[in-house]
Amino acid sequence: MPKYKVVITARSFGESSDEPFNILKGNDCEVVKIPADRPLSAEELIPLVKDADALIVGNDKVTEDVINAGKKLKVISRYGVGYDNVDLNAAKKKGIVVTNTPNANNNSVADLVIGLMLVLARNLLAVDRIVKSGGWKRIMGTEIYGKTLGIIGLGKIGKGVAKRAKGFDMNVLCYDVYQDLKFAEEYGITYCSFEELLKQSDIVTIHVPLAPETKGLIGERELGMMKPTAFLINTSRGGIVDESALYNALANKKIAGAALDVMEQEPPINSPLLQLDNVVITSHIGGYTCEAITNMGIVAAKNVVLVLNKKQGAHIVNGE
Ligand SMILES: NC(=O)C1=CN([C@@H]2O[C@H](COP(=O)(O)OP(=O)(O)OC[C@H]3O[C@@H](n4cnc5c(N)ncnc54)[C@H](O)[C@@H]3O)[C@@H](O)[C@H]2O)C=CC1
Ligand SMILES: O=C(O)C(=O)COP(=O)(O)O
Repeated sequence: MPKYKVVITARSFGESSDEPFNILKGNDCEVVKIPADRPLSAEELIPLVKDADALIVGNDKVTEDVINAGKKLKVISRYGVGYDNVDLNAAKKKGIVVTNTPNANNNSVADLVIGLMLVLARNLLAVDRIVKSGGWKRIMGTEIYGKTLGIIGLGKIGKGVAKRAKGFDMNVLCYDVYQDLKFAEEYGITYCSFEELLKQSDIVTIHVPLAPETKGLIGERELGMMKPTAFLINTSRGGIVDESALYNALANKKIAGAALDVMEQEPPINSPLLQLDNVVITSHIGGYTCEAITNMGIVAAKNVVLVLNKKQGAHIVNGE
């Protein structure tokens, strides 16, 4: 009889490799994978955590009620980077460790951002629709080569985007509360103020976590500072961009277009943004590549094993 029970609600855990499961099973863990097709609500999670020693979650809502229901819970392992869906303080109060998987999906998201830049600049989705409906009309695009890219949040994903953008000889500006001057010098990147970045960039891409300080970071005022020819890309979290302000800016051509991989509500049922032609929306696929989900699974499983065995090395996000 295994010593620990690990409940997994992260949808894609183990989809691309058995290794994450093998790590758990080889370390005295019984593994229960919940067959979810979307992130679970707190009500759905509560009965699942009751006798679990560890929980491996995707974007499921891990509220204080869920945490209090987990009488044996020792670790909440976030399968992914952002942990805005987990009540860190409630976990800390109960002595439950929360971990995440930094460095596991940054390349996937950075790749997607470059793809979205090209989709926007060359109107790729609109042209595809024209051709498939029997047309052969061309829509004039713009080059991204040599343009100014503004990166909000130069962390692991922001740095990946910066490195790729240098391959297009882009002028890269960035804004972050913490400055990595060595990286900026090595890659020829310029730190500037938030306002300067918005005013000067041809493309603005967001890579900060969702937190009280970043909620609504891009609203009417900020969109009003951007060039009418500029594009906005958000692969970080819904809620960082005020969606009604974005709708107004796009509908009134205050900016040229936007690409969103994340939304305030996922799926964005009834969002007016769905009606606009100058916005591209993807279904939170930033970290959904074969490589990233293997990495995320391995790191999330190792985090569980390390915490359960009281060993050092887990990526703890609710420590001191
Ligand atoms: N679309 C998707 O599937 C994915 C989305 N994400 C999102 O991307 C975010 C960033 O991921 P990483 O780059 O790996 O994280 P990271 O922690 O390496 O980078 C975040 C950066 O944001 C900066 N920052 C934090 N608060 C700030 C503020 N108020 N103003 C300016 N800068 C601030 C930090 O100093 C840091 O440099 C995650 O928090 C997550 O929400 C991450 C992976 C996949
Ligand atoms: O790593 C993140 O924060 C992500 O958003 C991707 O992972 P997820 O789809 O949230 O499990």
